[in-house]
Amino acid sequence: MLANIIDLPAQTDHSQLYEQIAHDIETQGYSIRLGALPANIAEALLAHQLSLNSAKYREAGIGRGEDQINNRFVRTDEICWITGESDAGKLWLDWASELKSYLNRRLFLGLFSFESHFAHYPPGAFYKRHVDSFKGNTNRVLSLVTYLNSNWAIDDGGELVLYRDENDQVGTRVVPLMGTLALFLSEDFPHEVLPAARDRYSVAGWFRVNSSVTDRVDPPR
Ligand SMILES: O=C(O)CCC(=O)C(=O)O
Ligand SMILES: [Fe+2]
Repeated sequence: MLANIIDLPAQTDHSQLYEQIAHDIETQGYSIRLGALPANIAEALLAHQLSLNSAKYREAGIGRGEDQINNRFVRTDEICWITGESDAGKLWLDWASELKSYLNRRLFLGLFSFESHFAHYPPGAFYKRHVDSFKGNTNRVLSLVTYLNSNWAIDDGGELVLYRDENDQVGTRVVPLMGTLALFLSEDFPHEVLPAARDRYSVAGWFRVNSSVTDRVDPPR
């Protein structure tokens, strides 16, 4: 399996996918694209994630910086931030950075930085309904999630449920299958992760605008 990664041709022109994503966001505020992440990036991310031992993960928290609290009623996944030190992390961050530039040119979103982490949801883990960004409170503008699970069956659960607005109780379900991309405006779409029967691997990330004010720097995370 590891040997195959080297054989996957690297796809270098991503503009068609970037345009599809831009169009989706422009017309509906979100984009769900099945199996769309270039396979060489998805395979590299999965291999890297599987190589992380449990010491590299930490229990996911809620909120930012010093205010971060661990609340096991809200989410029970574990995460590991992506720094770009690994080849897989670098491939991913470069792809996301190219997407950021494309969306800025095309939709004038003013995206400034990108932060992302691997997430592992062990069997039964969940993330209750939430929004990634509260109006006026944070500078996360666009959420991006990709999934790294092959052969996911319907009754494995673990879907992302994306709700149109705070009143929507039905939502749209996204199966966490290898290479599927889900992007949505962070303030506008409540969402949740349903418990899965199997280990569920993903990468979640956020594009942010720069909220630095004259005497305060505001680095990602
Ligand atoms: O893994 C997913 O489908 C979504 C994760 C999520 O909502 C988050 O990390 O904020
Ligand atoms: Fe979220």
